Amino acid sequence: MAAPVGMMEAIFARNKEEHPEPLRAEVQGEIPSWMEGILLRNGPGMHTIGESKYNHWFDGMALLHSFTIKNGEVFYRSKYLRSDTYNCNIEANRIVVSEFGTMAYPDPCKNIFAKAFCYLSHTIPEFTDNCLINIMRNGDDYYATSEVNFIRKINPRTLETLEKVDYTKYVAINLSTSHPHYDSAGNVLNMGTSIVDKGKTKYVIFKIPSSAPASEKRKKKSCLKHLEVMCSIPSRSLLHPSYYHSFGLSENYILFIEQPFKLDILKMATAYIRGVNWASCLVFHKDDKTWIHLIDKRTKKPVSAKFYTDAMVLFHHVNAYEEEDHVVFDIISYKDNSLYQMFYLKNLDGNFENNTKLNSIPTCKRFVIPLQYDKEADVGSNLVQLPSTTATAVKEKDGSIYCQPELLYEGIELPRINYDYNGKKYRYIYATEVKWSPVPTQVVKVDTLTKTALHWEEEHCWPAEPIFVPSPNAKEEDDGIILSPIVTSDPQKPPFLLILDAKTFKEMARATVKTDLHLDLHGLFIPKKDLKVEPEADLDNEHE
Ligand SMILES: CC1=C(/C=C/C(C)=C/C=C/C(C)=C/C=O)C(C)(C)CCC1
Ligand SMILES: [Fe+2]
Repeated sequence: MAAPVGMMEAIFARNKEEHPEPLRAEVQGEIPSWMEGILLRNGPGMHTIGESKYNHWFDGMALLHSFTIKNGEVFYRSKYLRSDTYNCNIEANRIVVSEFGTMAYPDPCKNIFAKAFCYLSHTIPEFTDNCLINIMRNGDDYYATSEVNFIRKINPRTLETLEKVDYTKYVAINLSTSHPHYDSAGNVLNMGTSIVDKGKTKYVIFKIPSSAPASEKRKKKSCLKHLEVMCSIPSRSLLHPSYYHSFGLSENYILFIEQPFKLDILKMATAYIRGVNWASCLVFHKDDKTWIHLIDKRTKKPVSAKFYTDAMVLFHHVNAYEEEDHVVFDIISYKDNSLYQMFYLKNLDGNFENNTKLNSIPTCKRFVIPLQYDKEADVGSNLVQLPSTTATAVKEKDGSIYCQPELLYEGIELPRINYDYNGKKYRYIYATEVKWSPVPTQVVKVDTLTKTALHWEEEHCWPAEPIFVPSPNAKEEDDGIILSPIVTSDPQKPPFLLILDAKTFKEMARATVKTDLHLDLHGLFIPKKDLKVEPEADLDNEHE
C-alpha cells in the first residue's frame, strides 16, 4: 500500500481536536451483549503549540480517548491530559517544557518548571508530566503513564486529569516503565531506574498493592503510600544505565533485559546547556552484550548465573513462562535503535516512504533460559533441554551462558496477549503488522506454535495496538474479542473501532465515529464489573 504525499503528515503531525462529550458511534454488525466496559487509550495528539513545533512524534501532548461499550452501543470521548506541561505550554502559547525529542527553554516567568533553571547544579532535570504512553490501573485508580518519575491520575469515565503523582516520594527512581505488570491479585509490579541514589545507579523492581489497608480505606489514601521495593539490581555501568521500555514476568521470575541501548547520564546532565534533546542521550553500543537478568520472586534475589545474548534493542516483551525448569520468554527485538530515529516528524512528512524504510525489522524472538542444568556440563554444550524450541543457551569458558533465540515471527509490533495467560504457557500473540514502514497496516494474530498468522486489513486503514478481551466463560485462550481503533487516511472514510472475533479474526462489528481520531500508543480495557459506577449512567443526554 502506498502512502499519498501529505497523508502521513495529517496522521502524525496535525493537531487533533478533543471531543470530551460522549459521541454516539454508528455500529455496523453486532457487539455481543456481554461486552460492556471502557476501552481507554493514550497517545500523542498535539505537535504544534502556537508557532512552535515538536521534533518527535513521542513529544506530542497526551490525548486520552475512550470507547464506552454498553448494550451493543459505543460512545467515544477524547480529552487532552491537563498536565502541568500542557497547561504551561497553552498559557505561554509555545513549547516551554522539554520532551523526549525537543529541548525547550522556559519563559523567564515564574512557573512550576522554575526548577529547570537549576540544571547546572542538578544531574537529573525536572522532567515533563506529559504522560502520553499508557494507562496503568492500581486498584480503583487509573493513571496516565510515561517513562519518567511522574504519573497523572485520571478519571477513566470523564477523562478528567486528577493528581500529579511523583514516584520519587515513594521510591528512589528517576525513570520508570510505562508498561507495568499486574499479578493475579491486581497488584502492580513495575521497574524504574534510580540514578542519584548515593551515586549508585540501579534498577529497582517495586510493587504497588491494589488496595490500601482497611484502616486507611475510609481516608481514601493512595495505595502508592504502601509501595514496596522488591529487589534492586546494580547497573553494569554507573554512568550508562540501560534504557528499557518494558520487562517480563513468569510465574516465579521477573525478567529484565539490560540492553546495550543506554542512557548516558553525563550527556543528560549537560543536555540543557548544550541545547540537545533527551533522545540524543540514548546511545546504542552495538559491540556490547545484552544481559538477561532473572529475579526470583520468592527469594527476591537475582539468579546468579550470567546469561547474555548479542547486542539488540527491544521495547516490548510479549510474554514469559516456565516449562520443565526453563524460563521461556518472547520479545520484539531490533538489531539497532533506528526505530526511535524514524519517529522524528521530519521523517514522517512527504518523503515518508524513503525516510522510514525499515532497515531494522521488528522481530518476535523466543529466548530460553535453563534454570537447572549440569554445572559440570562441557563448555560449548547447549543447556536447553526443551524439544519444542530451537533456542539455545551455550555454556562459555568463563561460566557465562550465551543465549541464541528462535525466530517466531517477523514484522510485528505493539504485541498483546490474553492477559489471563500472562506468565503462563501461551500460544497467541495479537499485534500490528509493520511491513514497509513503522506504521501498522494490519492487525494480526500470530500462532506461536505453527508460526502462522491471521490478518485483518483494509485500504486507508491504520490500526492501533489490538487489545484482547476474554469472553465471560472462556475455555480456550482465544475465546474473546479484539478491540483496535482504526485511523483512516481517506477523508471520505471516517475512523472506527474495529471489533474482531479473536478466534477466527473475522470482523464482528465496527463502530464508526464522525470525529478526529489520533494514532495512539497503548491502553487497557476496563470491564463493567471493575467500574465503580455504571458505565455512562449519564449517557441519556449524550451528543449525537
Ligand atoms: C522525557 C524523557 C524520556 C522519555 C521517553 C519517552 C517518551 C519514550 C517513549 C517511548 C515509546 C513510546 C516507545 C514505543 O515503543 C527518557 C528518554 C526516558 C528519559 C529522559 C526524559
Ligand atoms: Fe510500549
